[in-house]
Amino acid sequence: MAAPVLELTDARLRYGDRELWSGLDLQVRAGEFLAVIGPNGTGKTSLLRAILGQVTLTSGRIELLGQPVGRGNDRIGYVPQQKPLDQGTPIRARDLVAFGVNGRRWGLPHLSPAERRRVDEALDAVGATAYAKAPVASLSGGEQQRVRIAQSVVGNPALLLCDEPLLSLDLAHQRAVSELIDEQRRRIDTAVVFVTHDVNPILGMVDRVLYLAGGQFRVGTPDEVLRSEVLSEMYGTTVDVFHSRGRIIVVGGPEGSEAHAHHIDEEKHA
Ligand SMILES: Nc1ncnc2c1ncn2[C@@H]1O[C@H](COP(=O)(O)OP(=O)(O)OP(=O)(O)O)[C@@H](O)[C@H]1O
Repeated sequence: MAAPVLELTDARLRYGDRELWSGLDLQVRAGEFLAVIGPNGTGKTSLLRAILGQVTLTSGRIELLGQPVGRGNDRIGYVPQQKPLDQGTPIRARDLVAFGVNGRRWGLPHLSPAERRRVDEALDAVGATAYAKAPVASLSGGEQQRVRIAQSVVGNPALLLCDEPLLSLDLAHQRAVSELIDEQRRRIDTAVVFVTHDVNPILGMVDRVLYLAGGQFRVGTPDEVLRSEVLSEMYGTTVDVFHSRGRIIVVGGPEGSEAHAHHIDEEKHA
């Protein structure tokens, strides 16, 4: 079997006295789609930042394609949690996507005709062709998000890290963007790690789930992890998981547990 694209071994992350997770062993294979789910503050973004080499594990190892991870790896595509681009950012949407080609992120890249075609295809796939020449800062939050997603896939990364990439997208664009990511991993075997608070929009694509809650984690297929017994054990209280018309609805949680209640509410109202 091929070596994993991403491998975490006995990974532990602690900020001061606060331990987010420990004993985390995880392998993500080429072409695999892993969803990372869990309430606010459980360390999902921190996990992505550790993979990017932006935070250092307290102990344990993270390897990408058999090498320890470090900053600035051009085999990784990254869609950060959304923040609006600075109004002063003068570049056009198309240029932002072009920075993602071959990891050339600094300075305006000179692209070959084939690379230019790839940029056009990526813009088209996220429905951003109409505003490709507009300054990115002038675009709406959802439009900017689509441009970022085009940038993250255009360099054909070995690993694609997405932090809540569907937030602020309408349903049609949620579908277009998730299908683009799915198509990318099928076409060139990109491994995908996709942080989300709602698994439903991507349920049909997900191979495995990493569920983080209360310092614990579970890894398995959605059917193995998203079950009442498993979530009740993790949360230490009764949690019900219902399946309805191809969707998973999680209900329950401890009184006064803001993070959990918030998570459950969002799932319920999604
Ligand atoms: N550099 C840091 N130093 C200290 N604490 C931090 C740092 N980065 C994050 N934290 C804390 O670690 C916890 C986990 O943060 P993180 O952003 O990884 O959670 P998350 O699961 O992605 O949350 P959300 O769903 O709200 O995005 C939070 O309580 C956060 O305040």
